[in-house]
Amino acid sequence: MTKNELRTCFNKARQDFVLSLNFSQITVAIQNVQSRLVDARLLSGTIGGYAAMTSELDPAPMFGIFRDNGHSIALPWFTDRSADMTFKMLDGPLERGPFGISQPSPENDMAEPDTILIPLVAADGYGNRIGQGQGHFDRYLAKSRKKRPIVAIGLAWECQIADQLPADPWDQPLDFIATPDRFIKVTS
Ligand SMILES: Nc1nc2c(c(=O)[nH]1)N(C=O)[C@@H](CNc1ccc(C(=O)N[C@@H](CCC(=O)O)C(=O)O)cc1)CN2
Ligand SMILES: Nc1ncnc2c1ncn2[C@@H]1O[C@H](COP(=O)(O)OP(=O)(O)OP(=O)(O)O)[C@@H](O)[C@H]1O
Repeated sequence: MTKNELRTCFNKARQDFVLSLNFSQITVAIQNVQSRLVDARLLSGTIGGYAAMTSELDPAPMFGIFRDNGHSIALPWFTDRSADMTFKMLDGPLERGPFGISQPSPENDMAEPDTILIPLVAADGYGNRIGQGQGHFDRYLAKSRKKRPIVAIGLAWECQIADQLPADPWDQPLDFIATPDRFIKVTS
């Protein structure tokens, strides 16, 4: 299957799975991912999160605990649809961004996260990832990994983990994947 076919397939699986859960099942699943992330002791400095859309695993309920543990939180930020993805500190109200996803206000400080929690459509045990197909995280990781160490952790429902996905030369691997059921250190 091509990446596009896989994207369609895994998007549907994720949607169907999340629609089958009730509110408390979703809450417990997110708490499990949070515990796995904290127990792994990999979170450091500023944590790059994301404002979940559709049936993505939502990291927002974890932000309070991360802050209690001394971390700052940043979110992806875009000036427009053709701009590179950057991060700004999460502080105060969010605005609607160019992709319809909430983002910090333009006045907020830029951020350079040390740990990035990455949304995904599908991922495998080798750290390959399929996302929205615009390469935002691939380009961001390629550029920032040249300047500083970054721990990239994909957040996923278990049904998003594939045996093996195709990888393109520009794909930037995840270092770890956290699901409600397990914490995966990728095989490099
Ligand atoms: N929650 C979240 N935030 C994220 C991403 C993501 O995958 N999820 N991104 C990952 O790179 C970046 C934004 N990139 C995006 C690129 C394309 C589309 C997009 O094509 N959206 C469709 C609707 C998709 C849907 O409903 O499933 C659209 O606008 O028509 C969205 C985000 C940064 N922030
Ligand atoms: N470092 C890079 N420099 C230039 N273009 C890039 C780079 N990384 C990715 N791209 C481009 O971005 C697109 C990424 O497509 P791909 O299907 O791999 O995205 P994805 O990983 O699913 O998406 P995303 O990271 O937005 O969630 C490709 O068209 C590719 O050419």
